Amino acid sequence: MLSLLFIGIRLEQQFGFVRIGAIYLLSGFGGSVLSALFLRNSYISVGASGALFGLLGSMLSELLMNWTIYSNKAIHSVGSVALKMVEEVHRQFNTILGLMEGTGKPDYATYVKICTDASINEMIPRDVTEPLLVEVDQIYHLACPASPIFYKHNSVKTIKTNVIGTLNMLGLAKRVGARILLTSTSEVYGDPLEHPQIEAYWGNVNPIGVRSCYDEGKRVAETLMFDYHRQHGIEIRIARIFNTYGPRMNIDDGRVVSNFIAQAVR
Ligand SMILES: O=C(O)[C@H]1O[C@H](OP(=O)(O)OP(=O)(O)OC[C@H]2O[C@@H](n3ccc(=O)[nH]c3=O)[C@H](O)[C@@H]2O)[C@H](O)[C@@H](O)[C@@H]1O
Repeated sequence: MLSLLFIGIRLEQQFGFVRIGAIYLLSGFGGSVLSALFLRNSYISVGASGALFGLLGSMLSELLMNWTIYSNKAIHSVGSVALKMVEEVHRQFNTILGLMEGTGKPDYATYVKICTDASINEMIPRDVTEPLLVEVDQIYHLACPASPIFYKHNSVKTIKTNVIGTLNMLGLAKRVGARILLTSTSEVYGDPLEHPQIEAYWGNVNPIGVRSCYDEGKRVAETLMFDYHRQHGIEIRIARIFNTYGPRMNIDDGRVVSNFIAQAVR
């Protein structure tokens, strides 16, 4: 019963109630028919093990289908910790006298720290347009250059980040049941005809202009967020960020406030 609960919830989040329900009923029915065929004498067999094995089979096939993603991630994290360990051993042999002869004492605490740091917090450099399999409680989808100079530089990549990237992050949120935040933009209002813009204003956006990869990309991203919320019950947050500026910002960022400041100081 417990395994059914754990496996069932996980598969249902990923593939939906209808598909998993159908697999459950079909494999339960198939299992019962097969066991009836092979039962000798006139025993009566009761149980849902056929249905449970059907779910286990689906889980196994999902693992096999996504094998490269699972194995790449595992190999990547194990590999990077192993490399850090080797480097630390190398460093200690070079800096602690008498280690080779057994008179010096190794710094065990650093080895332990490398292992615990890696298991607590591992940074995984990834492209958001590729599927990502991790276990998380919250997702902050901040990917996408926000400055016109940078988002226009590779406009196709910008729209991919907003559309495919947001789909992937919502798929991840759906699978693990995480809450997701999307950083959107004041540019969803385009060239607004209302000032100031309130949240209920729908905007005035050019769908084919040079800024559209960003404006329309973020609009699709917002649509996806609401569709996943309505259809899959994902808990969502959207922040429409207006012009921000602050320390360590690139002087050639290209956004209005920093442009004014840069022109004043130059
Ligand atoms: O086309 C459809 O008919 C279906 O499309 C989506 O379902 P699906 O394509 O199975 O994908 P999701 O589970 O919503 O995930 C979206 C994306 O997120 C990615 N993903 C999923 C899970 C995960 O852990 N990580 C991750 O990157 C997947 O690769 C996928 O491309 C919708 O969720 C369904 O409602 C819809 O019926």
